[in-house]
Amino acid sequence: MDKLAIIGGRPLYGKLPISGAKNSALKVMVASLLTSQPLRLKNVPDLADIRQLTALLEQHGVGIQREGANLNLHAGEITSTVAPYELVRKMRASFNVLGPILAREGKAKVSLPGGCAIGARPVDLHLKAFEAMGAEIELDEGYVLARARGGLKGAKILFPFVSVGATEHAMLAATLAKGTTILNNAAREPEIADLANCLIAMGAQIAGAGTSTITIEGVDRLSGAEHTVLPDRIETGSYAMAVGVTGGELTLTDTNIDLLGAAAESLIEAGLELTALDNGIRVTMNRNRLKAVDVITQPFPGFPTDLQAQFMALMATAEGTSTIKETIFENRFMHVPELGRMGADIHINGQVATVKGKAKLKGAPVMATDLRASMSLVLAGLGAEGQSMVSRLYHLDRGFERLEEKLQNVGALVERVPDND
Ligand SMILES: CC(=O)N[C@H]1[C@@H](OP(=O)(O)OP(=O)(O)OC[C@H]2O[C@@H](n3ccc(=O)[nH]c3=O)[C@H](O)[C@@H]2O)O[C@H](CO)[C@@H](O)[C@@H]1O
Ligand SMILES: C=C(OP(=O)(O)O)C(=O)O
Repeated sequence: MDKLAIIGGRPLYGKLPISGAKNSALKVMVASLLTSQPLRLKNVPDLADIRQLTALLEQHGVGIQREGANLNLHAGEITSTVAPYELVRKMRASFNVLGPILAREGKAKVSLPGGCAIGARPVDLHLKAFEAMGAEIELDEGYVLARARGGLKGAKILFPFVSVGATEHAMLAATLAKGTTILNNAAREPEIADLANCLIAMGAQIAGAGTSTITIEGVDRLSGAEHTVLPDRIETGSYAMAVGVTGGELTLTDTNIDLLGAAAESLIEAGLELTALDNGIRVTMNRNRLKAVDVITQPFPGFPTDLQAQFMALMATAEGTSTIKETIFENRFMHVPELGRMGADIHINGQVATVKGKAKLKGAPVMATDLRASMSLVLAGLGAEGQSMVSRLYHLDRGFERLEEKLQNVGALVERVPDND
């Protein structure tokens, strides 16, 4: 297991390219299961999660070739309707093979998923949506067994609260159901519209993706298509925050400020300058000290939970006291004790973390606990005095493509070192 050595205190300057969104790429890859024709995806990041899903899809019979940032997927035939525990346990999005396989083959057996240990993360909303569409669902020995003898049928589904995964999953399955499906209280994250655009290019009939009501008119079959994955808004926000902790100026290319939603406003309030460019964002930090800003995580367009840990690292050196409320996941403050090792003054009370900003953090050995928490430690290390050593980098490698190369190119002192412990 590698570690990341970081020597903090260097301002960042230059151009930093943003990769395609992991959380969209994973779902559009799954869409390949819905058609016997080839699907060509562009701007797919090369990440551990993408490789993990590739292995799972190959196991279902999908032929997959990578050409640079493009991925060609071809599910001529589904050779297995079973998604085994070993391939599903590490990553949440792998559970989303259930809907497409069920829609195409009338049955599927999929292990309950894993993913970041940031909460209980049940899949009841996914399963209720399939039941509403006429599927019989059983749970047995850690697996979901789903069957839809006469095929799935369109249904009216009202999600009791917003779920990104359940919205995407129901939308995927509904494309091949008989009749009309209406998803109410649907998630509005940009990745939902991206998935819908890919499905529409494949011949699906979907209206309203990106709003809270999505209507899907089922079709008999879908065809192949070409689709470009949208930029990663979490990577975008994370590197914008890197400028906040180090100072300097970065031009984030191949991305778009609108993807940041409320996070853009919070960053500007904290003292960062964000300028929308044709194909990116210029991020500048000229003030001496960041300002404390309170945030509450919310579904899009609210402040994203996937940027909460990184924002906390930023607030740890801001002037004043901020509160950060996590409303999406019940266990997403695991970075707090690790930031504490670097001198951050943070207290948790239920869903709320109170962060008393300090002038400087001090480098320390720290351990990544989940994907976005890893990035918060990297950010804290970039701003801290002296050396930090971040261990358990496999969390980071799930979701940040070529992190050390991207940071080195803009002047950061970061290096991956083998861990011999
Ligand atoms: C691979 C991927 O895209 N992951 C993202 C996705 O996760 P994911 O799709 O798992 O997140 P959801 O939006 O579904 O989860 C929101 C909340 O709903 C709960 N819930 C969800 C489904 C369900 O059937 N029952 C239930 O109770 C979850 O435990 C959580 O508390 O959206 C999250 C919220 O933006 C992000 O943090 C994750 O990075
Ligand atoms: C939580 C995340 O991933 P997953 O849903 O796969 O755990 C994430 O991308 O931040």
